[in-house]
Amino acid sequence: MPVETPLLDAVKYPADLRKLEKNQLRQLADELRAEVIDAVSVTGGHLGSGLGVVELTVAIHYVFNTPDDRLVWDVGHQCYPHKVLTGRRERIRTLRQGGGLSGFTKRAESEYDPFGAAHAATSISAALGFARARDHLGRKNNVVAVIGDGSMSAGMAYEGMNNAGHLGTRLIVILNDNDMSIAPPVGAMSAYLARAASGKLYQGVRKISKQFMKRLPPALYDKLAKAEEYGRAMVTGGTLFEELGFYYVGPIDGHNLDHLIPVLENVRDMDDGPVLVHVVTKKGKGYPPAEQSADKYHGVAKFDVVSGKQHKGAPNAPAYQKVFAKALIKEAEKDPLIVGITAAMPSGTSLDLFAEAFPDRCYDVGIAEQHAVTFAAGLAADGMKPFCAIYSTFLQRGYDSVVHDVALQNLPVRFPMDRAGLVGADGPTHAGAFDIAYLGCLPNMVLMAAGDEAELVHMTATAAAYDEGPIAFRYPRGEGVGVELPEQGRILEIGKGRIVREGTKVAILSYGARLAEAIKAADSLEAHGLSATVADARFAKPLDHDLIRQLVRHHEVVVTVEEGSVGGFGAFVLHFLAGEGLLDAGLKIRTMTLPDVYIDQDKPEKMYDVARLNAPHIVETVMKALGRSAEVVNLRG
Ligand SMILES: Cc1ncc(C[n+]2csc(CCOP(=O)(O)OP(=O)(O)O)c2C)c(N)n1
Ligand SMILES: CC(=O)[C@@H](O)[C@H](O)COP(=O)(O)O
Ligand SMILES: [Mg+2]
Repeated sequence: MPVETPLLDAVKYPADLRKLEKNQLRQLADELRAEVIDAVSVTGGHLGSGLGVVELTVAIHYVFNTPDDRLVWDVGHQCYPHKVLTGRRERIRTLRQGGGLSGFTKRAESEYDPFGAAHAATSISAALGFARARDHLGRKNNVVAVIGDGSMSAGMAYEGMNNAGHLGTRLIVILNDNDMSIAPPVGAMSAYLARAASGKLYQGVRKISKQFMKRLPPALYDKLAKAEEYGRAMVTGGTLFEELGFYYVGPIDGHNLDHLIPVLENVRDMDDGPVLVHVVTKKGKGYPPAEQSADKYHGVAKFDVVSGKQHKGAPNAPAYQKVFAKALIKEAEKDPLIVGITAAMPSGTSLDLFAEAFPDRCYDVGIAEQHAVTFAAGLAADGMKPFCAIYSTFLQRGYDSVVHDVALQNLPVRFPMDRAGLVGADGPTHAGAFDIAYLGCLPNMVLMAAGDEAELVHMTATAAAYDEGPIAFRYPRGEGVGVELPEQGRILEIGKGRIVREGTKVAILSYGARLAEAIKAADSLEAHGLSATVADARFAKPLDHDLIRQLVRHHEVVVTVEEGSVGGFGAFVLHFLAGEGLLDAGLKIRTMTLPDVYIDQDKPEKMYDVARLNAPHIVETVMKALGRSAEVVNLRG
């Protein structure tokens, strides 16, 4: 067997790829797949979805004149092969690290990333925008969106298709159907796609001119021609899409370059209307440990390429998400009205544990946060106690439902919000930065933040017991601080915080999981003769007015700390103090929040250094308020 000359080394950009012969693309795809596996083995990240689109990525860049032809990826977690082929191979092993490549598509990173992504189902709307810009500006480029079957469970995908079909704009949507979301897909749409993809023959291509058919490989042409003879009696794979105004082409084998390339060449050359090309792929394709795993290695730690064994360090403390799920199970054992809802994140929220305990009381509604919230509102309206568990960042997708369907009607929906604060490798698109601000402004809403994992147990119990209206509680990604967990959650008094340690001169009022840093800061200050009180606010709404008055009256400096954006807890405290006339000149009060910028990915502790929300920064803030900033350098050591 002659040793093949490596091809990937000669492909820095798609223009290099397009110089290859078609019969070389198979080898290129194999080399690309190996490169992605090796790279992710040292970086960790999203692997399965990228492996599933290796051939598709090669075919798209071969057929379309990227970057002039716009390629918009949905979510973007599958874009590692795309990044290797678009001038970023040298940096691919910096993926998701501080100063490295983003784990998603990002405009600032490359002209081959015309649109940033990470939250699902935005690609069709964005691509339609590019297509209409092209038409307005008299350009002729193609626009291609690649969206997964899981992302097709999000309503926004239909909003985009509906508008595209109505406008009749030339647009190519490639549906990458691997029959997986993060978990197996849910919903009628996935069943529909499964039917479409399960036909014995790949569906004939309807309505597209004959010249398309003759461009196909003879074997496939014969099959399709036969399929045409059977007319539409066969299970038609595309009716839904055709009703939305799209030509439907497919399903096509998304790993077969001999099928992909002629089809893409033909839809490229079509000059009318939007087209949806349905490709069938395998998530994790070409890497047995991924193919054989339940989640197809959707998100992986660094791993050994040969064995596929991930290098997951032993946890120092239980993960917040598991603490929440176990606490919820305990509450649900006592209360049959409790139900759980996730929007396609059963494992990430750990509601999969709840589902194991209560299979008929846990709903995975797909990537449909807006629906999840209003669904929960309906459940609550008629007597149930729904826990609508959505990451802080993804709850943004359901915000109007929170306002209009839950808060305004004062319905007792519970919102456990995981991934509050900075989340590390996923970067700014996934930071749970804004929920304090966007929920704290809503009448009827009660807001809690867990200072540690024991507090999370109490807050889960409190939420279960609270039936007066909506209540949300936030907690960070990852492990707790290692405090002892209570056997049973205690019901907290709504609107009451707690003093964690008594001091006299300085008061640090923490909201949420920066509490550990606040305690460290107090230790530093004590070591330098400054007696510091640490209080855990527990509630951002309603505020504990008595606690705040007490801190303000008995301390020279008060500092609030939260892992949230401007306009959150600190703002609420200042608003209260101003209203009480307590913001007089003598009061030294400072608010510490996330800075008003988007912080790129890094290790969380490093991101909190950038955000200036670690213990030394709290100390520095106190010292500057006391006019002793010169001593800060010593303090920081
Ligand atoms: C609005 C939103 N909700 C949830 C997620 C979390 N998420 C990331 S990828 C994914 C599954 C996507 O499935 P699919 O589109 O089929 O892509 P695949 O991983 O199968 O390639 C989910 C739920 C998200 N990115 N955006
Ligand atoms: C791509 C995506 O949005 C999810 O896979 C997300 O990265 C999961 O985040 P966690 O790893 O914090 O669960
Ligand atoms: Mg999928």
